[in-house]
Amino acid sequence: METEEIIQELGNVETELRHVQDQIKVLLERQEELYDRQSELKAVLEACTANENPDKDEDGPHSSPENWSGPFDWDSKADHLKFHVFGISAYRANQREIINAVMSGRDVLVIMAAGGGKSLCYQLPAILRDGIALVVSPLISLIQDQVMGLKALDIPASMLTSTTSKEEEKFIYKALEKGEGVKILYVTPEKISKSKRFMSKLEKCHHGGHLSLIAIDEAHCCSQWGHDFRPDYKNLGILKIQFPNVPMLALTATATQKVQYDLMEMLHIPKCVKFVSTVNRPNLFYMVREKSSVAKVVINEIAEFIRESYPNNESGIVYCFSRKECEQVAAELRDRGILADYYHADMDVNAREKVHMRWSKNKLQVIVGTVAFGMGINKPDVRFVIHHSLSKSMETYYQESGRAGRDGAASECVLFFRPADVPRQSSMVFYENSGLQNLYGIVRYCQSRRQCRRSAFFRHFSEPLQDCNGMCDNCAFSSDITEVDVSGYAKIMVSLVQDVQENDQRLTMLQLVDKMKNKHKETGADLKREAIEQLVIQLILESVLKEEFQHTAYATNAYVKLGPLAKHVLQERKTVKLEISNKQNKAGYKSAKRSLTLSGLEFKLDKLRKELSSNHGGLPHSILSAQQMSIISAQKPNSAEELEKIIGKLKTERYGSRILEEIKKFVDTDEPDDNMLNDEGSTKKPRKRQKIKKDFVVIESSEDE
Ligand SMILES: Nc1ncnc2c1ncn2[C@@H]1O[C@H](COP(=O)(O)OP(=O)(O)OP(=O)(O)O)[C@@H](O)[C@H]1O
Repeated sequence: METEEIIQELGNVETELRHVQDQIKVLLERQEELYDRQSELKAVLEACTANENPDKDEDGPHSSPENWSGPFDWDSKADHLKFHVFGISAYRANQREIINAVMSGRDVLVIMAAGGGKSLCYQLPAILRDGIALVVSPLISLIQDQVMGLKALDIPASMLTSTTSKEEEKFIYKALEKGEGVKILYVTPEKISKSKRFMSKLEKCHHGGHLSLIAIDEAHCCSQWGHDFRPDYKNLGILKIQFPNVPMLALTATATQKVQYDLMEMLHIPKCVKFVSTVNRPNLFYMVREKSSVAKVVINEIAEFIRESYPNNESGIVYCFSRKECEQVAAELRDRGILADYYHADMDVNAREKVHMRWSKNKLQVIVGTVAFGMGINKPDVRFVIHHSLSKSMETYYQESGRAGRDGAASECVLFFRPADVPRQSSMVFYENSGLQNLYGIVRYCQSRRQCRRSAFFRHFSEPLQDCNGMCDNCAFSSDITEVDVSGYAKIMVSLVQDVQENDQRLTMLQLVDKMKNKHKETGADLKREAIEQLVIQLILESVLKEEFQHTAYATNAYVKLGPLAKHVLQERKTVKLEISNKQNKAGYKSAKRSLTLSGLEFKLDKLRKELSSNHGGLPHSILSAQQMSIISAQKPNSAEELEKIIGKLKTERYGSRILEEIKKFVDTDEPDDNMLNDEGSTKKPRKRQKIKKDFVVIESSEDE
């Protein structure tokens, strides 16, 4: 064989090999997707079969075929505690069943949305059962809040963390030995994995029959597939091995099927009873806003949004990508008259704590934070969560945005999306397990201008679809979107990348956009810069292009290369479409916001009517706060306009005397629930309702002055 021939054949073989490798990559990605879907479908099928044959699969994993609603021996004691100690009149969805399963000695997996009431599920059985309950929680601040809350209810709770004094530690160790003095003990996961002394005391406690239950809060931290993996959580499996007969609860707000299987395996609770509540947060309005390439414009829009929609110092969070960006955005918001401060991991603990406290006490309207401002935020009345930059996955976005509206009142979640933010995130996450796949999930969410935002969450968490009720931008106003065939532009773009690649060069996304823009000048084509950026992302999402990463001494850079399906576009075997908005200007947004408000109000009114007709005077749980509901119900609105007026008034005259009269009327005429009877048979109002009355008195007297 001639050398030339060899070289030619080698070239051909290498080209074909590359082609095969590309195909393998596509197939592997598809295999991964299919595995995910397979496990989801298996779980759904299992749940369906369990529902159809409740007697089958008695103690099988992942389902709750038993009737956990009761009756059980402890019912009246539990009801008494619920009302007299926790001040709660009625259980929320799944709480009673979870408590009963734990009381029956079963391991339990609880998946319940933020603010759903997970704590009660282990705190109440902890008091009902003899001995001491161990609660593992990831953050000291979270633990401190919980212990403080329990002590306020006269429940003997303690914590053992790096901040615990020697004296307190001694007291706790004694309590563990004797099985008395403490009912609920909170520890960080590090205590389990690093303190032999603690583990031996716990062993003694168990040996004496005093370990009542084990609760693992934020259990998704166990799984590497979860959005917040913590290495120390990996070691918690030891607890079930050491104390197999002690019921264990694993609690989290979100876990995909994969994460659920993973954490059941890691915690050694394969036969656990699983309670999954919906991920739907009907009170949250989800919206994606086009992010300008000019930083000042973005800040102006955020500031305007806060000033216009939340002029009464209503609390909010702005999430940013980096620490530096947090500081800049906070300063810029302050310049625009908004009470904002920043929070990130570079600050010392005291400074962080100070900012958190000021915000919790409403002395600060907005916290501008990185993801470090995360778990442990218990503020119930956060009215808006704005993402200045993209989250790294659907799951993190669900968690971060979910910090809004824990009190059930209407709140907004706004994500500012710009395709150019994608490579910033991708170069951070590409080394994580499924990092890119997860990132592209949230990018798809942002890129879509038609699909209901809520349905994207349902799909992600493998939950049946529910009605959005117009509570996302795409459902409220997606009529100005047209789908455009951009296959021709896609072909030009792919050829540009191919040319560069053949010359052994590299292109960043922005360089590619510039090249495309220049090409446009030559050909007279008229795709706007924003649309070109959108096209690059679309091609990455469709595997026509792909991102590749290169490390330098200072950073990791993301480059755009040909993807497995590039040839299909070049050979015109693949159509590429873009959803293009006809109204990208501000006027468009303003009118959109108006229709958003109206559609939101129609929805609220409808929900309100339903709740009023089914609540018989009790405090309704609604997208509006209980207090707002009582005021509105007293005024009997009959149209969206009337409702709008009342809500408008609530904003301006929140503490006006007429509204106070309405609150008073509501509180005074309220009928006690049946289960509000105390031991002596007399009636007692639950704490919540008393609190409203107390607020009322305080406000009334201050108005009198
Ligand atoms: N059945 C109930 N009725 C009324 N209020 C309740 C009920 N259960 C819990 N709550 C209250 O709801 C609020 C949220 O509860 P909790 O902190 O347990 O939520 P969570 O599910 O742990 O949320 P997160 O995941 O955000 O921490 C608390 O103020 C709690 O007192």
